[in-house]
Amino acid sequence: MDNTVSNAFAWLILGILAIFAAAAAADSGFSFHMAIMAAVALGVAFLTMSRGDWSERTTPTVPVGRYYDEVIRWGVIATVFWGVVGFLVGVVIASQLAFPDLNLSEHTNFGRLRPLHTSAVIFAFGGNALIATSFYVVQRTCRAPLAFPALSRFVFWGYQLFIVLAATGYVLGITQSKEYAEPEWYIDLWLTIVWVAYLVVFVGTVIRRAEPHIYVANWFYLAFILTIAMLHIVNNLAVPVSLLGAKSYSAFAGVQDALTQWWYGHNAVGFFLTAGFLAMMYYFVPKQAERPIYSYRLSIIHFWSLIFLYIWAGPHHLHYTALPDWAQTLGMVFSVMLWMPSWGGMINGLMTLNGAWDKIRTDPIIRMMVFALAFYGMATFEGPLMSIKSVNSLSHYTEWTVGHVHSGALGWNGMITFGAIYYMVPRLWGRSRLYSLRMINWHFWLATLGIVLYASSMWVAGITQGLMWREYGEDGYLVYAFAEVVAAMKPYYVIRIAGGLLYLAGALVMVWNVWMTIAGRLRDEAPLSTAFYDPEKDRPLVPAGPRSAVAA
Ligand code: HEM
Ligand code: HEM
Ligand SMILES: [Cu+2]
Repeated sequence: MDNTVSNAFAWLILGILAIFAAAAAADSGFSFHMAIMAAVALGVAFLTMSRGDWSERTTPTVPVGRYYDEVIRWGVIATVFWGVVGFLVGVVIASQLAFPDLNLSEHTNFGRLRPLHTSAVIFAFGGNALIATSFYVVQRTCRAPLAFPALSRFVFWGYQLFIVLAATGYVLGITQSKEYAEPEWYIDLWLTIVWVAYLVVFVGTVIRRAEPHIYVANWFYLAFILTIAMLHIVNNLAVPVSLLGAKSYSAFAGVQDALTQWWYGHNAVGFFLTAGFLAMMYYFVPKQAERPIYSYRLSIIHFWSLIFLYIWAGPHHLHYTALPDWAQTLGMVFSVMLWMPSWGGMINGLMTLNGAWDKIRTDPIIRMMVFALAFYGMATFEGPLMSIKSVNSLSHYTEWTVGHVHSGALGWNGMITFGAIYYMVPRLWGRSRLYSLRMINWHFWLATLGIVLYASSMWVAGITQGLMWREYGEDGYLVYAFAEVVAAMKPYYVIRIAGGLLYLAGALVMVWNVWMTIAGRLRDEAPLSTAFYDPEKDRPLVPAGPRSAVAA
């Protein structure tokens, strides 16, 4: 009881401080954010008093030998929700590029919605997927419940607060103008606190494991959590103009600032969008395929080479800039070397299906995962290619880069996440199977068609753009005015909208399927094909059968 009162009191003080900060703020954006902080702190104070202390209430709900899954269920719902938001904003900004009249107001113009899109898909959709799956995987591979259940709830809700502050900030025009690190100093500080709590929960669980061995997926998750902490803190070192205002200035200037930013940006790809998602791959692909990972030795080699090489490749984002030439060459060389560990990971995932290749035909979840790995392989072949300076002189600043980004993002990050969600949902909610297998098939084809339209239109657009920009006439003048090149992009931008809509439609099918599964419904549907039908048991073959549900 004492604990409850002192906890509530601490939140109350925090809420009152935030009210004062909101009242005395130097700008309206900061004031708005402090008002959100105050509402949240006072809300938590009230909940603590009325429902009892969180730590006391949650700890006993994890009986010995069971896992703490409540926070993971929330995480799965958040992943699906933010996914739809992020894809929708993607479609909106894609439409704004094709039809500039859609830039309706200061708050919703392309410049403000673009970081909203990138943060929603990477940090909200991807981040929630990583937090939820890491908590799921670490418990099961360590055979231990989450070390600090109450803290894990703080991680989840604190992370959602970070997302809301970042997103509303962009719309209000608050940004420190560093790509993928747009939130201002006070939001960065909040994320640092949440992230340290995340590290504590994850490492705490690993330390308390009942399984002597630390499965490779946990190595990848740990590399992701630790490296993101380091990148986030260094890249966001800044001096606020006022402690009661949003604006700050970076601790770095000029080319040092650029290098720090792209050391961050590239490794956000390497550790957030790659290492973390490889951790997912290392757990969910073998589980769904019911096969051990192809080569455990390869997974260790590719882990160490991946993390050693990735960290040096950032300068490939700064080719032909004021960055010293040797640094650009270093970035290029490490990027080309990165091709090998990347494909090591892809091969390890794909070969796990050795002897079970028929599952690509019979199991739509496996098909999604294999597709994800194929796109991972494609993006990590394309990346080293684009980092070669002569290639980059064509591809840089063009839609080719955007095509590269989205074949990785939609194909790899999106598809492996969908696969993991379809795997976890029946198990987390204790259902015998998913609501519908046919709907996964629909999701798969809608998403695939969407990716194909997106990536191919951007490749054609990018190379067209690059070639038009560098086209000189006999007279030594450029053949095309910049505006002519912009106009030439229009058809490709329209095709991209179509691709985005298909991808979004697939995600909406997933929302329905997940929703109905949580509601406990089973769709009465014909088997997808005879290959999906188990004649012995006279029922559809289900990926989440009761047997594996118990095992989970
Ligand atoms: C419906 C699906 C999506 C659509 C229609 C879409 C559309 C767009 C558009 C129009 C841009 C701006 C491009 C430009 O400035 O020229 C963009 C940028 C970006 N999107 Fe998406 N997107 C989608 C899904 C995703 C997903 C799932 C992710 C990540 C997991 C993602 C990550 C990014 C990133 C990182 C950028 C910045 C790219 C760069 O700076 O080169 N997008 N997206
Ligand atoms: C071996 C692996 C990879 C290498 C060497 C690589 C290399 C590159 C290069 C050279 C660029 C263009 C830089 C420029 O001209 O501005 C780039 C951009 C980008 N790549 Fe990759 N890539 C790799 C894998 C991936 C994967 C798997 C993803 C996504 C899941 C990804 C996401 C991105 C993003 C988001 C950008 C755009 C950055 C920006 O905003 O300008 N990359 N990458
Ligand atoms: Cu990079």
